[in-house]
Amino acid sequence: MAKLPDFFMRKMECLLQDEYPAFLDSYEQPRLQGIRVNGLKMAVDGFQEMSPFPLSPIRWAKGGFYIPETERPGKHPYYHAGLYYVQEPSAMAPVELLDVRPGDKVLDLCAAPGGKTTQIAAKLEGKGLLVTNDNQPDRVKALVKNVELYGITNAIVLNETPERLAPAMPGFFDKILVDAPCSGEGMFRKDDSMVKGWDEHSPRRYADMQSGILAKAADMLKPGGRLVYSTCTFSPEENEQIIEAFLRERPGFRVVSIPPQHGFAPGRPDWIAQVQGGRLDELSRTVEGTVRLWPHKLPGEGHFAAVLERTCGRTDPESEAMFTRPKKSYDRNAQSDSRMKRRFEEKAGRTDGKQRINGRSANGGRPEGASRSGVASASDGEYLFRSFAAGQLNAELSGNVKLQRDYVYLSPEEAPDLDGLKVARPGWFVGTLRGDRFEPSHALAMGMKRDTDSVRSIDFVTGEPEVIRYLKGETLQISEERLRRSRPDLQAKGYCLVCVDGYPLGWGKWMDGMLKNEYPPGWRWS
Ligand SMILES: C[S@@+](CC[C@H](N)C(=O)[O-])C[C@H]1O[C@@H](n2cnc3c(N)ncnc32)[C@H](O)[C@@H]1O
Repeated sequence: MAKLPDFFMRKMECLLQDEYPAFLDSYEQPRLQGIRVNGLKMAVDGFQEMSPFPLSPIRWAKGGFYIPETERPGKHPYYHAGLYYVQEPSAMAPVELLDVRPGDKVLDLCAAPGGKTTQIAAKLEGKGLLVTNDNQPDRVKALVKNVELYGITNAIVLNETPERLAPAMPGFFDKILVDAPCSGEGMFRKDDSMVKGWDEHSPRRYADMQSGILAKAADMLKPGGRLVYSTCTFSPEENEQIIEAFLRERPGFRVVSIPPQHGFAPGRPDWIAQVQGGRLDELSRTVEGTVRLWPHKLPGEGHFAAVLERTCGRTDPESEAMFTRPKKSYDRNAQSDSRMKRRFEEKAGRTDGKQRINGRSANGGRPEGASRSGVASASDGEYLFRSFAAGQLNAELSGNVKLQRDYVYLSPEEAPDLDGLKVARPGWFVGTLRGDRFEPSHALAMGMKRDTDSVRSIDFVTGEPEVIRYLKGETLQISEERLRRSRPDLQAKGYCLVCVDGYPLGWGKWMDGMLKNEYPPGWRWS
């Protein structure tokens, strides 16, 4: 481990006093490694039965487990199947405190690379909406990859600043996570680069950024909504002080006090006074209801979390205006979506208005005006996607079909107006139009379930050499008997969901005993 900065040690000694020796000792303890089971793909007990690693539960996180530090969870086919996310144990706490329910509209404002986004998505169970955002374009790429690997189908991925997002989505979300950029002191034991990047001015620098981000996040929360602000740092300037200053400016918010549990320690409003040289009043004392996760008090790294509730929304003129913003362009999109939906349903002989896709109903003829080569219009694109879905999927898919250039997305029903925003994914990326063909995406495969959604699959078992060969991108020889088909009359040739122990890894195209590999080059096993 890199040497701890002297200034940091002196400051922690001054803050922690009697506890300081135990805190210092924790740096001699072994690092901890955690994984969290992806509830979108499987039940936690199902994973416990098939886990390749010894598991020991993390007290505060559903589906979270410690695994020995010697294990390499990123080097197992189950990782490529998105069955778990490798995550530092304390980092699993903020989302647990967010209390996400299926159907909620949730914003993860500082989301990359997406650990907490995958946790939120599992709690949504595919229902409601997840808007996940990061302001760094490079980090958004990693976020997109994780959204797709974990089979999240109801997310929109944005690359925006909170300043631009807040006026676009005022009072829109039930739950918001602000996992703020921070000086990272809580990760010093785990990550040397955090130590190297730190100096005594880091907390102050980050604090300015954090209060700006939190203020904008708050504007996007519904009355009665819940916001969790979290960091992985110890400095009071970035934690209690941010919350206290926020409460003073925004009387419509309160701290939801977190009861003592799992070895979490209360927030330290007395440290605000120490750092600022001021006195504690009633409001400052409510900051005691926030939590600190200390490496000398529980098995995990250092974290801070505050749960805030928006108690009122319409008492101040500023928020009154927010709640009456017209939604003109959203309605325009919705209208064009429903026009497209109707057109497809007419062609497919369906008039029940439901956005279901199933094999039998959607095999109508090519729509009049659809081009033979090159996709001329959004409705052609929708037709090609729906024809593919009708023939090659068993899935019931919901959402509005959106076309951006040749890319086809299913956008969640509750999607807000995204006009003018930098959008990395307006919804579930389901495939690409190639002339008059639809090519399914890897993200589509990862969001599917073998038994209910696929018409054709191949199931390998862990340890079979074909699994790694598939992940390396090789063409495989596969006999027709190994194909699972949902109907006996279904032809063998075609797209095939390639699975390990029943969980999708990606697509292959089977023909005459050969499986053409469709595993994306950028994702391959190396
Ligand atoms: C602590 S990390 C987030 C980790 C993430 N929540 C996870 O669980 O994987 C903070 C993130 O905030 C992003 N960030 C920094 N400034 C931001 C801003 N003004 N708006 C949005 N995101 C920002 C950084 O790029 C970084 O990815």
